[in-house]
Amino acid sequence: MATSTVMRFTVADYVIFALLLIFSSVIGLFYALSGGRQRTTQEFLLAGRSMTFLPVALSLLASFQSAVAILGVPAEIYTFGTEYWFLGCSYFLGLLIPAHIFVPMFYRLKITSTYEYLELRFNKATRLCGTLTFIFQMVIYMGLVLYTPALALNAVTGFDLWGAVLTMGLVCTLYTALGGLKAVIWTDVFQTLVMFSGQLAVIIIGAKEAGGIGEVWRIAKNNGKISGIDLNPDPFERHTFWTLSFGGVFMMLALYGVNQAQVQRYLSSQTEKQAILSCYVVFPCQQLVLAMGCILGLVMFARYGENGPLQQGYVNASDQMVLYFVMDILQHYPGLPGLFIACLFSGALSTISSAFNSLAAVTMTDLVKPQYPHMTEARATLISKCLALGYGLLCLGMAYIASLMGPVLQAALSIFGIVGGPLLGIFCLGMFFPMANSTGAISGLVAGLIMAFWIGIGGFISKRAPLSFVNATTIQNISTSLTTATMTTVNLTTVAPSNGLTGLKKFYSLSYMWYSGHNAATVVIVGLLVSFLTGPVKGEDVNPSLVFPVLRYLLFFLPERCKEKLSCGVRYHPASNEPSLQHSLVPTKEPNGVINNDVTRGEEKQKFASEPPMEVEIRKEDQAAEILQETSL
Ligand SMILES: CC(C)(CO)[C@@H](O)C(=O)NCCC(=O)O
Ligand code: NA
Repeated sequence: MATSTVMRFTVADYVIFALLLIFSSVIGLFYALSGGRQRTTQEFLLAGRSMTFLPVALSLLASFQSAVAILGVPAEIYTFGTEYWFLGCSYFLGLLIPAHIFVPMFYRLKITSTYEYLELRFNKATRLCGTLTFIFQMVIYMGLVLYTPALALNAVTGFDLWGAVLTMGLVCTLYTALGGLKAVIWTDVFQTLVMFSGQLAVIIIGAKEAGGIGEVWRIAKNNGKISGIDLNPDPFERHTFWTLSFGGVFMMLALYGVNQAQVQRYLSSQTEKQAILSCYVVFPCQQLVLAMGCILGLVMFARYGENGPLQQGYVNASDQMVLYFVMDILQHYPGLPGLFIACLFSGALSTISSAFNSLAAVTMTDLVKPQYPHMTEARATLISKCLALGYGLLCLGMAYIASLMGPVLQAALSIFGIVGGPLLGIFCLGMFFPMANSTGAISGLVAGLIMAFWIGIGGFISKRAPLSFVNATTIQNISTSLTTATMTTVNLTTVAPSNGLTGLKKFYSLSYMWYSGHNAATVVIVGLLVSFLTGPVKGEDVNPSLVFPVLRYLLFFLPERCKEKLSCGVRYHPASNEPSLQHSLVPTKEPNGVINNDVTRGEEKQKFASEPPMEVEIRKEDQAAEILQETSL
């Protein structure tokens, strides 16, 4: 089969594809003209805090599920077998912890940007560092998300590369800037459904052509593509059960716990319950999406075996294989190739729109408003819209850089770990360690980022270098001669690290699935060390609504007196095991969303300092009196 004859679009394909773009824009227009007409930042950035769990859940799912995963997961399974599927295990803790720790914390603070938390807990400078790191992360990621489907489309169908990038960038900028978060969430819902149907269509037809899903599984099994559980605890192994299911938890926390795009969706929920529920609903959806990606990989293997389109030279990167496969099997089904292209674009659009809106949110609340606190609401909203537009143009430029990043799935997950990991670390430092101070937080973040880029770039270079300069047979020759050499000299080296690397090389070979955990841990450790050296914060000076008592929570069965000791002096609500944040002091906010920091923080601190310890006893005895006391403040 020659490439040129297979890859033709029919009118039906173009129509379906155009419908996606038109429908998305219509949703944007609808929310620009209905409801509050996007005239306040509360509506533009937080959908008026009026959403229910179902659209929020589908939107959460869509935020980090783009064409990168749709093309990358099947390619990964096709090449390396089903090991990657164990990532699904990480979704348990990776969604339960956000649902019960991060969501309640952020929701009760009534903030707009997660980085407001960093200012409440530490100081302005910490908030600024967090914001800038986040912007950096999302801008590189967006480049990758925009470029991946455009490149695949270009390579397989000859579709104009920059035409595709521009179409996506512009349509998305349009509906995001017009319709605000409501439009983003509802287009996400629609686009998620398109993603499901596109992949499902390919799986059904692909499996049918291969002789049924049982046959697909049999072929994969006979060729050793169905991996068992690899229980090797070595964190330097790229994929094992542990790297995926535990390393993956930290990646999920960085995304679902503290990433602004997701937190903004929790905050847009009507109630805290709805926000938590959306986390639960996203779990089965996430499993389904992962399963579909993996099965698609197996279906593809059933058709080509080891001699795939990449090996035959029809495409030149593994990420283009899926699209080649789709065009190959769907050629007799007019409209279905178009549905799959729509599916890829849906993945990209839903991710980029979330990124635009979250970037507009942090830039507005963290960078612009603190400088111009008396800005009118109309002006602030106009600037938010311009920001969404500006980021749209910026990410078009970033798409070029993405062309240098190699296999896209691993590149995306590495970005989550390299930049998202340190951000997760600074939030954990603030929430779980009451003694951490702002000097510690900033030094920790800087140390974490240095560590992240060192290991990330080191890993990238040391992995790529031999592959691009030496061909495969030379490597094989070298490695066989090396093995014989080592075997004849020192027998002990057989127990050496898995891939025989030492020193820095070994360090660089850390599995990318551990990047989030490793970098977050660096931030916490350095943060704590520096905090202890520069004067740790006293427990009673910390606002209990800003810290989470992990030890009290885990050791709930201990008597109250022991738990008090574990609290590091923080005055949590003593009457319940699950510390209630409701009655603690939440900073007041002006209607336009700016926190009234200077005044409120001063007062809070004073109140906590002057509160006599006896009051704790009073609270326990008389809940009603306590509520009265606090509401009268
Ligand atoms: C991030 C997870 C693991 C979970 O949401 C998955 O959606 C994924 O593999 N995303 C890859 C990046 C992307 O698709 O843009
Ligand atoms: Na998406």
